[in-house]
Amino acid sequence: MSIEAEQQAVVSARGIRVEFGAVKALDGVDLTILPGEAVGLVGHNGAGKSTIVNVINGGLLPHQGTIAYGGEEGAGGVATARANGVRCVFQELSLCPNLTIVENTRVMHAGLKGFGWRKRALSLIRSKLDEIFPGNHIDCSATVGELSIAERQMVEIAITFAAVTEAPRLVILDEPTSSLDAGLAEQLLAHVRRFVASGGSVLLISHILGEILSTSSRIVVMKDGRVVTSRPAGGFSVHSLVEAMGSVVKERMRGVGKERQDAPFTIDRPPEEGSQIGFRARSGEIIGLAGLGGHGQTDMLLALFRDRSGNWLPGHGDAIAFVAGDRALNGTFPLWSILKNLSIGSLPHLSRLAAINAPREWALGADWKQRMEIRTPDMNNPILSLSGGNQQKVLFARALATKADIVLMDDPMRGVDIGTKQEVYAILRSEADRGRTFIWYSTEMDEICLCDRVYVFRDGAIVAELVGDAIEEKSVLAASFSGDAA
Ligand SMILES: Nc1ncnc2c1ncn2[C@@H]1O[C@H](COP(=O)(O)OP(=O)(O)OP(=O)(O)O)[C@@H](O)[C@H]1O
Repeated sequence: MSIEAEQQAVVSARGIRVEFGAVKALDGVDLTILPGEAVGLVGHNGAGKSTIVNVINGGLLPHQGTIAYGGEEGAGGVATARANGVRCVFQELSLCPNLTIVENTRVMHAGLKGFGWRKRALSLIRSKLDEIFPGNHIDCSATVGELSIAERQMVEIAITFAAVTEAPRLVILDEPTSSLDAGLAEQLLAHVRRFVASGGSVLLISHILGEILSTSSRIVVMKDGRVVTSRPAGGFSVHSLVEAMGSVVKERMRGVGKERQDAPFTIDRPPEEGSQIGFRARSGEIIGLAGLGGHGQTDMLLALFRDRSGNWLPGHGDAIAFVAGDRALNGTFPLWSILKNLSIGSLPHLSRLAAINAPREWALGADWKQRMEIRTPDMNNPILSLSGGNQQKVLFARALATKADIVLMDDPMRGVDIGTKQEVYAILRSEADRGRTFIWYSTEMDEICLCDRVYVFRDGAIVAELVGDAIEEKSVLAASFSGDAA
């Protein structure tokens, strides 16, 4: 890159090295972002994406290397980055749960002060939410803790794009659509394109390669703490991107879904009020819960999980595992090791006379570390030392390692890289073939299309049941919006 371009750059990171103990999280990374660029950043779980974001954002000082904003190397740190217009939407959302949306807006925008700040903060956040997500019904006087994970993500995005004193110049979005359904994700990406067209810059991190390809002008691929490729987005396809990330491109598993008519229904839940369709599942089936986000899918999973009296799940009261989607809220035990987070679901099978058999626990951890490719030098490390996607793999392993014959999954693939996802899909199918039933809420259409039976939700009720070959994107979308399967 020429010296003039470097001087114009919103940010330019050179030779960045960051180590966490024995782990080289960044091993000499160069990354420059120019005004009006939408840079897509992809890589496997643990490749170093969030770490380079933290360096650019000023939250982490590198052990080696330099960082310049607008061509000038400064002292670094969060204040310098912010003064240079760098803003970040974090993968682990960072709003204060006990404050209202308006108060959170004030926390992030120090310029909202003095008499009447609440009114100004309300008008700022209301108009930004409506600009980015037209038609949303978020109540800005609500406490953040009351919001769904999708609403929290929307609020954090709106706060980040809002301008009080100085406008953002570079917005970093670390997996911003991971909790948004397809409609909300498209609204956000359309906003990103408008922001970039008006001269702003965006660094977009996502494991959904379609949105990287449709939104980025340039794509940077990271692998094992290094940048391995940086090229204009037009030169990539999904296939070549996956290869650049070092994953094997697999055939899509579509087409394996079919009704297991040989097996009886093991779950049979009558229709809810306002719906004609009940919920049924045969043993060995993968059941998809589809529809726009927040339309009752998670409530259904929780109702099944709490059905300890066995009304709908006769004989399964104690044999249900749950994979949380909101890992920080109800998934990980943040003070525990990776191994303890994994083995907690299997303790009855690992212990005798109330003592845990340590070698068996260790073997369980080693097995799932290898099967899920959990990237860590030591399973005794704290769970929070793992990258976000690797934490999610541990939650998956926790459920699959149990003997539960029904596994409930609440959009659990958020943040998992494409190579691992393919491995997990194959594990799900082989476990289903051995008789396990999976009930899987997913916001990704590709995943819904892997299922054997799909229930589409709208306004809290099931509005369509699709089986086998009838499971197609257009039918799911038609039912999500109008209640009819096309
Ligand atoms: N606080 C920490 N302590 C120890 N190791 C860490 C810490 N933060 C990150 N790491 C390690 O640094 C490496 C890079 O992690 P990073 O979070 O940057 O990956 P990522 O590419 O963002 O992954 P993902 O797609 O899963 O979010 C990983 O091996 C991770 O385990």
